[in-house]
Amino acid sequence: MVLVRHGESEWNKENRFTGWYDVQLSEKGIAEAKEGGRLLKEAGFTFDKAYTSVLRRAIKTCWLVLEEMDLMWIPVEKAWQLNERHYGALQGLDKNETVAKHGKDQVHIWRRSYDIPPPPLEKNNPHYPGNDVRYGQLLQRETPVTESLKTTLDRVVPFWEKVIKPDVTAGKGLLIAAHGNSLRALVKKLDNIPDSDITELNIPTGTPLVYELDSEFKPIKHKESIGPLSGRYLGNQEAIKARILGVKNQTK
Ligand SMILES: O=C(O)[C@H](O)COP(=O)(O)O
Repeated sequence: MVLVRHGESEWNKENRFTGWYDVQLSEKGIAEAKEGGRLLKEAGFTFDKAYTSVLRRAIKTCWLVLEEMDLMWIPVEKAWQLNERHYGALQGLDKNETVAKHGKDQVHIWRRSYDIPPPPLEKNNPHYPGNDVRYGQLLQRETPVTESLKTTLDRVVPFWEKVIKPDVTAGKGLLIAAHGNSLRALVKKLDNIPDSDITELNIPTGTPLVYELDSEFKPIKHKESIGPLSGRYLGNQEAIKARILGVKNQTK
């Protein structure tokens, strides 16, 4: 099973909180996604099915990876449950301006604490997901106006248990193209990462993260894994560490 965070988006480039806002990949993000596909192909990977969110930066990343691998024909399932964590009223704001206004510690709490959500989006905001046709199947109480990592897990984990896990059991090779925080939620579950340690985990854009699972869905630790993850990132390990640090330093 391979997880990949979408390539750099236009708002990653501008250093703005994005969440459920549906931004496009930047030129660099397109190149990162293609490079991810090339690395996977070169390492001999193939997939039977792909999962992605309903946001175009992840969908496009999924397409580009599959195109590089000549696998565009495989089934792709899109699910809102794999969306980025909803960033509430922070969506659209510049990350460093938010630090200047609220302080570094408060912004770190909003970005990385396990269970403290950012301030909620007003329901009359044009970006309230309840006004978006793609979320039409969600009940009002299920439609987020903000999410912590904990409440992101509340939708990612049931999706993993009910939908993805049966495919793993069936022996399918899976690609999951999603987002920084929905993937943090998934690996927290897979690697059983404590609430206190997940605050330090940052996932770089466009970099395939390979997980091998045993018969009980427990990840088998790879010798090149970067703690607390058991999976390994494909590519130049030093460059990957620099990219991880880059995500952390978005709110210096
Ligand atoms: O939604 C966003 O802004 C990013 O995709 C993830 O942001 P973060 O690293 O600040 O949580």
